[in-house]
Amino acid sequence: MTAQPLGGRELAARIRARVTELAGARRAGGRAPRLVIVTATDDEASAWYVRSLASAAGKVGIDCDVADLGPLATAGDITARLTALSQDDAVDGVMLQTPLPAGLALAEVSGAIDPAKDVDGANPLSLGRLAVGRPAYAPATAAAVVALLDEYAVDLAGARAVVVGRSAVVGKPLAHLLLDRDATVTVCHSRTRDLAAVTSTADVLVAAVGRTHLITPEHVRAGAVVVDVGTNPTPDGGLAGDVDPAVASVASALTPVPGGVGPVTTALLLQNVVD
Ligand SMILES: Nc1nc(=O)c2c([nH]1)NC[C@@H]1CN(c3ccc(C(=O)N[C@@H](CCC(=O)O)C(=O)O)cc3)C=[N+]21
Repeated sequence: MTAQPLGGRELAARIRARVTELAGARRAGGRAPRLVIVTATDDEASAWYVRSLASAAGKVGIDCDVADLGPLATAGDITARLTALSQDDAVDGVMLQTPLPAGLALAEVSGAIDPAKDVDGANPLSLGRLAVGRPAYAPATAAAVVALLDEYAVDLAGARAVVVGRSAVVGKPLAHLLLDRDATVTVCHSRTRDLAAVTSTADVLVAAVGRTHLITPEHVRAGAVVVDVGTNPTPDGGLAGDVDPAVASVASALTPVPGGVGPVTTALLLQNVVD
């Protein structure tokens, strides 16, 4: 078997086309939507995403500023900036990049983002609302996984979904989104005993850990649908997923990296800004 590739570029282009229309209407009505990205890290993957988001925002007619506070920023520096942006009427969306400076957890500072502007669902209130089925912005990466599964009509109701990774940005919110779609959800992490035994039960397996090629064919049940959220920089300047490409010989469908979840993530983040 060779897995069907679940590409995300077409879906992303369709989302961006809709966002371009909405942003144009807002611009004509007075002011273009504005996104501000706050970053406090030297991390390469994060810097790449910031550049790519800023450029994608420009193309759909969203004004985008980057506030780089540097890797030495304190919790106080970050919350002060997030609070000011939340109060600024000229700002529609506020996003705080991860990773944060060493020792700082996203949830310690993201409470300073007004939930109405929390376009990447980082405020603990947003995650809590998501958990109980109240309206909230979901983190774009988690929402992209579900959007991609929907794009390819993967049936989630009653399916066994296994998420590897428990971050506040992907694993935890994704578990709630999948539960909301009536999947039976298991979340694995670095302390999970016999990871392969658990992941092998999955109809839908999502890898969101940030470790290159952690998921190998031994982790995957024949015919499973596998979603690769990993975007790990390789020494040669490329990008590697969390899923070993050999998994394509076992899975029925597999999202590529690049060209899978990534482009949909960017598009949905921009959609949240115009929303
Ligand atoms: N609060 C927060 N939310 C995030 O969502 C978040 C973050 N922090 N920190 C950094 C990571 C990284 N990230 C990526 C998103 C899209 C691509 C993407 O579109 N990649 C292209 C790669 C194109 C290429 O380089 O060839 C693709 O997959 O096709 C990559 C990486 C989101 N992140």
